[in-house]
Amino acid sequence: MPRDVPWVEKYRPRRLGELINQIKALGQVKAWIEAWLQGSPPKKKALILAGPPGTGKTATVYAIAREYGFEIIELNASDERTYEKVERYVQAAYTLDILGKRRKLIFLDEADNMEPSGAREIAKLIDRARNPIIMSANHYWEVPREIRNKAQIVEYKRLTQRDIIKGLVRILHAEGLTVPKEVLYEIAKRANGDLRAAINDLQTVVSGGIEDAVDVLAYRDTEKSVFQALAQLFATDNAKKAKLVVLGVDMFPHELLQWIDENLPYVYYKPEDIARAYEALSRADIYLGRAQRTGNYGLWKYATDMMTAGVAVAGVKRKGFVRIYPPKTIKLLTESKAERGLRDSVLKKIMKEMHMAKLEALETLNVLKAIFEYNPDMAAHFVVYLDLDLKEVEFIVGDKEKARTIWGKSMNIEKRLKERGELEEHVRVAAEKGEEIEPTEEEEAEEEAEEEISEEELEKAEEEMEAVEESGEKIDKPKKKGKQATLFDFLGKK
Ligand SMILES: Nc1ncnc2c1ncn2[C@@H]1O[C@H](COP(=O)(O)OP(=O)(O)OP(=O)(O)O)[C@@H](O)[C@H]1O
Repeated sequence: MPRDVPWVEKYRPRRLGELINQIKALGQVKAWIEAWLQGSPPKKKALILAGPPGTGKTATVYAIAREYGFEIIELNASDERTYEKVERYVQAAYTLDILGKRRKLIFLDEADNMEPSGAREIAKLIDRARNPIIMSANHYWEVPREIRNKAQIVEYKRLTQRDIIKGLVRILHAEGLTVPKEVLYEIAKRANGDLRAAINDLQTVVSGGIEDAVDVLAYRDTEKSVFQALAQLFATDNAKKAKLVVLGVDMFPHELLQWIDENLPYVYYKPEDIARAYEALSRADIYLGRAQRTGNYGLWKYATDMMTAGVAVAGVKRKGFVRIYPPKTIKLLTESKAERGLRDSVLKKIMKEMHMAKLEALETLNVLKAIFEYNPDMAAHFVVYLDLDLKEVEFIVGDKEKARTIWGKSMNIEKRLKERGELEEHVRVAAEKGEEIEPTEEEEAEEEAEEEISEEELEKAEEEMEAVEESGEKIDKPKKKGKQATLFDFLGKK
């Protein structure tokens, strides 16, 4: 299947002047690089371009290289072997050599994902550098301190909606296309300042037909990060990066697996690669099943590693723009979104009332499911304790009839608790006034019921007595079944 070139690549700014709304940052980068070229390297020999994704950091590096005639050595800062590679280039002569080789510009992406040991080594290399080193990071404060101390920061600002529209219109002109104004505004609004995301959205909408634009964009609203994460996952061959890109996706692993499963066949084309990728996915699925059965959710990590790193390194991917599709199963289940909302609200209540982290709360939810299925009385207590509503109970037990039974029981408990609260308050006030309190009829009936000894208990006591009489020992009367001390007992003893 032929593919279009991704527009983010096709329209990557070639010159600094094409970058939208980053004038201040560009001025700083130019001054810094010119200092190198004038033979007096700046005091800080490294630069950190810091700012939100899709705002032009990488584009700046490529435009600078083109305008000033540098050869770019692009490395991923989180890669363990980056240090060796940097060392190789950092010492290379920085002026044009006799063989006419170009100057080198070292570009380290993801400086906020660097291992501490790698960071120390690279900090040492910065001191010795004879070539400019530019790094890029989304979170400046997560760049290791050793590196921050030795680098000059250049801030990239989040692009405005107007900037985004400007970028999109430029592409539409170049492609000779138009899209309705509302669609353009919608894309710009959802992009949250990320022009890369907006361009990808535009290409998705245009390639899928404008008719389904609203559907696609609606999906993006809720699943925004999964679209972006999967596009990055399918673009990399680096196992570590593949694991990192899904970290921010707010999804359970089995949901993520469905998304990857749906999109895999569009990414690989050689049968043996497809087989390898599916092999990794099925192993992930085995881990997920085992986690579910045993309650050992630590296995989720292995499952996620298999479905990301395992898939990313499975073979040769198609080049070009990858349109990410939502899994059909999720698309069909419109109520799954509502269900997810319910699950989240139940989880939040468990986390709050039981002081648990999300993972523990999830395990607890599984236990609750079993309790709600088999023990409606106990379930009713949980309903009161967690302050669940009927819809949440239905979600947990998965059956309307059962949910209503549990709900009814929980109402009774609440009623009793409320009455008891009122009664206790009444007793407290009366006790303060020194008045006698008569137990209510209900209290008396409850007490009588508890005083009654069951047939079973009687039989057991008789057996015991016979046994002891035979042995000639003195025995105590069988103990009456204990009753929890209440406020009444307490007042009675006074
Ligand atoms: N300021 C901008 N002006 C013009 N195009 C831009 C700008 N910012 C981003 N783009 C477009 O978005 C694409 C991605 O931008 P770029 O790779 O520079 O983002 P980045 O800031 O490096 O993001 P990340 O932090 O995720 O690496 C570019 O190829 C370009 O098409």
